Order: sequence, then C-alpha cells, then structure tokens
Amino acid sequence: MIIISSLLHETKYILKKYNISLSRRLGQNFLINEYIRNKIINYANLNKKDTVLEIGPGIGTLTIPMAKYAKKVIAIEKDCKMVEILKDRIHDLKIDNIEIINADALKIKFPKFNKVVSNLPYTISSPITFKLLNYDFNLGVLMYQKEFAQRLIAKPGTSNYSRLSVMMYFKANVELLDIIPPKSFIPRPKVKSAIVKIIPKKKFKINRFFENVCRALFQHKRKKSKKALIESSHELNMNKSKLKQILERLDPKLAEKRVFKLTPNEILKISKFIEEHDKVQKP
Ligand SMILES: C[S@@+](CC[C@H](N)C(=O)[O-])C[C@H]1O[C@@H](n2cnc3c(N)ncnc32)[C@H](O)[C@@H]1O
Repeated sequence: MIIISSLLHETKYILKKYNISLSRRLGQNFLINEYIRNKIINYANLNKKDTVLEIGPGIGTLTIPMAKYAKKVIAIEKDCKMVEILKDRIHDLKIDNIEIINADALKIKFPKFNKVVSNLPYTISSPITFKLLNYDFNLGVLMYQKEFAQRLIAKPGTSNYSRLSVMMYFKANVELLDIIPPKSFIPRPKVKSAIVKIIPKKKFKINRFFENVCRALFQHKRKKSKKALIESSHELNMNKSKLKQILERLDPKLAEKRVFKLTPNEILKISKFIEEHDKVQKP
C-alpha cells in the first residue's frame, strides 16, 4: 500500500498556487513528512508559556501547528514570497499568535524567545548555530544536515572533530535524536538530515580569546598544537616571536599533541596559559 502524505499534497498545492520554484541558494528543502513534523513538535514539548523562535518558516509547515501549542511563534524568513504565503495562510486560518519577520536571520537581533525550533536552511547552519548560542534560551530542536550534526557532537581524535565540536562541548548539551532520509523533503536533498536537541549550558561563559585560540588551532587540525598556533598567530593578535616564547614554556604534552586529538579542556588550558603569560609580559 502506498501512503500519500497530505502534507506533500498541501505543499505541492501551495507552491503551484503561488507559482513558486524553490531556491537552492536559500536552502529551500521543504518538509513533506507528517510523521517527522509531529516528532519535531513533540520533541519541543511546547506549552502556552513558550515563545518559539523559528528560522526559515517557509510556507509554515512547522509554524502553523506550533502556534496551536505555544504562546507565540516568531518566524524569521528571508524570502518575501514565503512571507506573503505565510501571511495569507495565517490570515485564512485566523491565527493571531504568529509574528513574521521578513529578514535575514543572520543580520538581525532576535526578539526574546525561550525555545528555538527550525528545519534550518543548511547554507547557514554554522553561523546561525553560533549566533543562537549567544542568546539565552532553554531548548532547541533543530534539523541539520547529518554531517553537520555529527560535527556538533564529535569527540577528540575522530574525523568529524572540529572547532564547532569544541565550542558546543562548552556551550550546550547536544543530542542527535533521529536521522531523516532525503525523501522526507521536496526537493530531495543529496544528503541525509538529522534532528538535534540542544540545551544550552548557562553557567560556562567562553571568552573571545578562547574562541580565537580554537580558530587558530583548527586552521591546522593535523599539526602539533604549538606549530598550529604559531602559524596562525594573527588570529590571536600576537606577534609570532612573542607567542613562540610563551609556548616554549607550555607543557610539552600539550604543545606536541596534534590539534585534532586535544580535548576541549586541554584547549581551554592552552588558551588560559597563553592569556596569563601574555598579561605577565605586558608592561
Ligand atoms: C529548509 S527550508 C525549511 C522550510 C520549512 N520550515 C519546512 O520545514 O519545510 C529553510 C527556509 O529558510 C529560509 N531561509 C534561508 N536563508 C535564510 C536566512 N538567512 N534567514 C531567514 N530565513 C532563511 C528559506 O527561504 C526557507 O524557507
């Protein structure tokens, strides 16, 4: 028996009615699987106190059902055509708790929210994740490309381990909940997707210097950490010879370890060591 999803019909009907061809540049792969839509909404565990932020609502596939359970949904959409469709739909359905913001989510300050639920445009996965983590919220349920989701939770020594994995280790508890096949979207993406749950860690505050150390190190993932840092000294705003002098005194076990094998806490140790010794040297 073939089950034809009504979400698929509804999506196709709307796209045809408004004469829309979906944009690859904007990462417009629309969810057409109702079962997965319900799963995402259930994971978010919405209640009437929740203000939900959604990045990229498209035609409202998640937005409209979420509005039933939440106090408010704030949907930020870059594509004016999608905004027009979504406005028409919420007007027809007489929904009054959806605020639509027509903007690039990377360029605006987010209003206050306590949950973020989105099938993200994969083109902006990395900057939008870093941006979100600068806000104070309780829960994120986000759809990413599978490979990106694996980088979020990668452990030291594995091929997916990256700057992103280190930052996420300190900033949030991340859980990969489900792998989603390409057939759940139109058009079908080339790769699988993944639903990820993110719970920010409120206490740990990362400073800018640590972020710069991470960036410098992961520009040379396979090199020994001392060499990597010296080659990217510009990321730390430090003079090469001064940095070399400081790193001469770093624990050799850390200095000689390959970047991709350093644990997040070892990177933090290196960062604190350089910062403290830099201060001592400053007049
Ligand atoms: C993967 S689609 C998801 C659509 C819908 N939420 C769904 O689940 O079917 C991503 C959406 O993000 C929008 N988008 C892309 N880049 C954006 C940006 N920088 N800011 C806000 N929205 C963006 C696209 O126009 C598209 O509607």
